[in-house]
Amino acid sequence: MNVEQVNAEPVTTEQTITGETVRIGARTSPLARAQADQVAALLQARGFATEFVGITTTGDVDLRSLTQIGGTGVFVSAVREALYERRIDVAVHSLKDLPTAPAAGLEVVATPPREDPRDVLVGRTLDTLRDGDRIGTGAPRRAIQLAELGARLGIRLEAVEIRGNVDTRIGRAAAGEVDAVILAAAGLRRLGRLEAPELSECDKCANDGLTVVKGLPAQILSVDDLIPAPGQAVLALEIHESLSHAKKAAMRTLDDLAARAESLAERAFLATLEAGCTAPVGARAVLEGVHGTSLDLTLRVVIGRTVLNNLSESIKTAPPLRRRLSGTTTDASQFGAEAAKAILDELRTPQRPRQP
Ligand SMILES: NCc1[nH]cc(CCC(=O)O)c1CC(=O)O
Repeated sequence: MNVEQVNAEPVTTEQTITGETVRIGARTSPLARAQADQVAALLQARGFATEFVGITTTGDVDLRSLTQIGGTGVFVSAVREALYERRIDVAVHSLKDLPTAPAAGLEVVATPPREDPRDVLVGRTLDTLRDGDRIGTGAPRRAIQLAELGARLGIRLEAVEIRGNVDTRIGRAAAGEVDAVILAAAGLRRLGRLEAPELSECDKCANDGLTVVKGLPAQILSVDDLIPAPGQAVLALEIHESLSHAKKAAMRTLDDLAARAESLAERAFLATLEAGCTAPVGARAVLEGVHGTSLDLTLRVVIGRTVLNNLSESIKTAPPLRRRLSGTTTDASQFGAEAAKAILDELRTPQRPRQP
């Protein structure tokens, strides 16, 4: 792995009375930098000075398809290398790009409040999509749901593989190389590219979500139209176990119960399917209520058939599987894992013909 550390513009805020500066590591892409800056602001509000340490990864310089260069893991491992070498105190990751397998000696100490988890169609709206439109996305999860969306609209939509940072992808649609692209609302909001009502307002206004992104018509898609990736819109603050107690404690105060419970359920679901972050799997959990240690959770999922191919010959050609599950649990991970097991059991059991 080709890892180069860049200390181009170390931004060090005024030292606090504790004299403790938290070194925040992230990739140098505009989005990763914006995410790191948001965490820096949260830590500064708690009296810590912060310093940004930018890390470039093979994935940033090699623009071949992500599947060709080893998946999203290429981004994560370079940042983790900096944690292992103690060059940084905390790594800020997009949780959806973090493999579900734990890394030795490292711990996700906090998941701050979740951003908007939805995906956005940029360049077209649901009303202006046309037969044969080419939609840029590198994610199999988005591709399988685009096909379903097209089928519902009675048109054929072609998913076209694209890569690059958020502005590069918007540029592909602006230049007409593709008719539209799909991007996460969270990334667009963090970069200040999305002017649209927040989720809570928009949930109520059915069929809304119409917006504009860098002058292009755009529409925020409902979670039911396009189920997001497990952990989408959640930041993961990862540390090495050797970090000082004071810094660990400071970092833990940034944790948000809903972001943690929801993402634990979604990621346990993904892990139990033995699928990775580039698998055609969508999962969106919502923490509906909290009673003492009990959590009311709803989980909406979509699973592409390639994930399930080994289970039965007959399901190979079926459309993606969609389910909505809800329940009460004291363990969000267990909830997600059991949801996946229930679906796998259902598929393994030969279906009896339904009674009329
Ligand atoms: N796959 C890349 C990626 N990883 C995290 C985000 C931002 C959304 C998030 O915070 O989950 C994006 C961009 C995108 O999907 O449009």
